Amino acid sequence: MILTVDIGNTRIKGAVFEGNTQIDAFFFTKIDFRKKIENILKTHQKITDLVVASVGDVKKEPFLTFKKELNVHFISHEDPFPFSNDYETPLTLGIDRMVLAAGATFQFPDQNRLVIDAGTCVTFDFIDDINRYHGGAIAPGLRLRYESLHNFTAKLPLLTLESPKDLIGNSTSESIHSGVVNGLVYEIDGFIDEYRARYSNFIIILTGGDTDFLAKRLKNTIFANSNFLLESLNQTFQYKIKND
Ligand SMILES: Nc1ncnc2c1ncn2[C@@H]1O[C@H](COP(=O)(O)OP(=O)(O)O)[C@@H](O)[C@H]1O
Ligand SMILES: CC(C)(COP(=O)(O)O)[C@@H](O)C(=O)NCCC(=O)O
Ligand SMILES: [K+]
Repeated sequence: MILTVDIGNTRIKGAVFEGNTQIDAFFFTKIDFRKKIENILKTHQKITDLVVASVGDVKKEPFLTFKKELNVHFISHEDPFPFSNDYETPLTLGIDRMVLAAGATFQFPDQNRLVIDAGTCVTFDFIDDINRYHGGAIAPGLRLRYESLHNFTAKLPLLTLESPKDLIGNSTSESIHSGVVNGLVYEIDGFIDEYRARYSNFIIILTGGDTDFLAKRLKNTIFANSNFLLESLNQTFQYKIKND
């Protein structure tokens, strides 16, 4: 049994896998994750490996204290990945994006694939049908857009995510909701349309904390799976065991 942990810039997520089957899932905070992992290990005593992918600013040390009970692995650029990498700066490529590209390759082999991860940032990652990773885009995520409008202006309030009532916002709040939500939805659909102009055929996977909110608003057909990163992390680890 494997405990996978994904440390993003907003949240820490975890899941327990037996083979390819997910049997439990958790959210952690930076403060409580050590205690929570201890409890998970008590509940699932067959866990042998702790597999971490991190782009957040969480220290490694608290995880390493589990080395007595478990094999602890931090997925890194040195691990084997099932694609060749055309990124000009492969060492600065987010490990979460590499894991997503790996998951897309395992779950949708031999196709052009676009992975969109709507988390703190919205990342786009493109892998072609001969398993070459090209790169993509990094844009601000939904919450980041609300926070930026507030933080970099004098007059705009900090709002929480809400569905805009209309395209045309008729108040400050409605203008912000339209700008943030409609703006991101049009942006994602626009990106997809531009990819389609270059590649006639590709599948699209949408993941991240804002998956469900965004999926129903996009005009394009996508595979929506908010758990895609943790599933991909489990598969990346299994690939590592086979290929190391
Ligand atoms: N409980 C929550 N706390 C914070 N953000 C949340 C929560 N639930 C959904 N979200 C949404 O998820 C996004 C962050 O997604 P997530 O995948 O957790 O990010 P990251 O992987 O970068 O940590 C935010 O834009 C926010 O709108
Ligand atoms: C772009 C990211 C900040 C996204 O992080 P997230 O939204 O998942 O928290 C992360 O993938 C990262 O730090 N990337 C490094 C730069 C790059 O991928 O080129
Ligand atoms: K992301």
